[in-house]
Amino acid sequence: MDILQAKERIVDFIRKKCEGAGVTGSVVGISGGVDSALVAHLAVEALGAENVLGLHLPELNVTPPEDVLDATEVAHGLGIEFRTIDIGGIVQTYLANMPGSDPSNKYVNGNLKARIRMSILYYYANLGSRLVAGTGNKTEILLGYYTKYGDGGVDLEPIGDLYKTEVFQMAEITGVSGGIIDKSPSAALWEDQTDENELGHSYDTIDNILIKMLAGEEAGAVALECGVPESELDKLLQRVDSNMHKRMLPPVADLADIRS
Ligand SMILES: Nc1ncnc2c1ncn2[C@@H]1O[C@H](COP(=O)(O)OP(=O)(O)OC[C@H]2O[C@@H]([n+]3cccc(C(=O)O)c3)[C@H](O)[C@@H]2O)[C@@H](O)[C@H]1O
Ligand SMILES: Nc1ncnc2c1ncn2[C@@H]1O[C@H](COP(=O)(O)OP(=O)(O)OP(=O)(O)O)[C@@H](O)[C@H]1O
Ligand SMILES: [Mg+2]
Repeated sequence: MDILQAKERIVDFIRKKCEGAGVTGSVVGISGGVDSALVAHLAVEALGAENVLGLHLPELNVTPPEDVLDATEVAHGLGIEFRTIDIGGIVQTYLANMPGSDPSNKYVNGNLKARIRMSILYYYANLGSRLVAGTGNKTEILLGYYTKYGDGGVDLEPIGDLYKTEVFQMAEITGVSGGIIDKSPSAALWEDQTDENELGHSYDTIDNILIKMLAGEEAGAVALECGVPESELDKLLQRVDSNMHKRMLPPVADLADIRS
């Protein structure tokens, strides 16, 4: 992959999608991680700093303090309009008003937080006639490693065809700070969560596996080449399969044959 050429293609994509939708602006959730930092940079190149709104949506006591600093630095470095909104009170209000909710279930509450963030991004998209720029990369999209209608609920996915390892490469040539590039990728939905712990492998290994499998290589050979047991490779492929529903529109019950 020629990363420079890919970058030009993505910048052009963002500009054209906004033009096509008749809007000048975009809103990006800036977490302090590398995916959103890269998308914010690319959106500024495409639309101009004055047309990008960055929202940092931390949850007090869960979001690492360095993420708040990093997100703020991204926005200030780019000179974009920026707001920080603590979602802690909103999460608590949801839990307090949902009978049977379980404040100790980090998985369910993590997905709720991702969907709260999505609804805030859309609030500001509606308010200012902007598109919500997603930050999903090809690795996450293939694995379904995102919350359906949470961080997956967006208007466009500029870096959706870049593997995570390519995201790092593009971030380096785009001016994303080294501190952000060097951090362990994390959804930060609960304390000490990291992507690589949850997925069970490094992104280097995962991308290597996905690239070889998509190229049609045989599973046994891929497992050997990537140094993982075949059972682990099966688990990753199982993720790809079982999350297929996230990559499609909801199925519609077909009534065509009974309509007169
Ligand atoms: N076959 C099927 N057809 C249609 N819909 C189906 C379905 N199977 C499940 N579903 C629906 O999907 C739901 C499960 O999907 P979902 O709610 O997304 O939840 P799920 O995929 O179980 O969890 C999200 C995963 O993404 C990770 N994540 C989330 C957010 C951000 C990041 C990050 O990297 O920043 C990572 C998170 O840590 C967790 O591992 C089910 O409750 C059900 O409603
Ligand atoms: N605290 C937050 N404030 C604003 N947006 C957030 C926050 N947490 C998550 N998001 C949104 O959800 C997206 C998905 O998170 P994800 O962790 O995959 O990406 P990232 O944080 O940008 O990069 P990394 O994978 O390196 O942590 C983010 O890119 C961002 O758009
Ligand atoms: Mg993150």
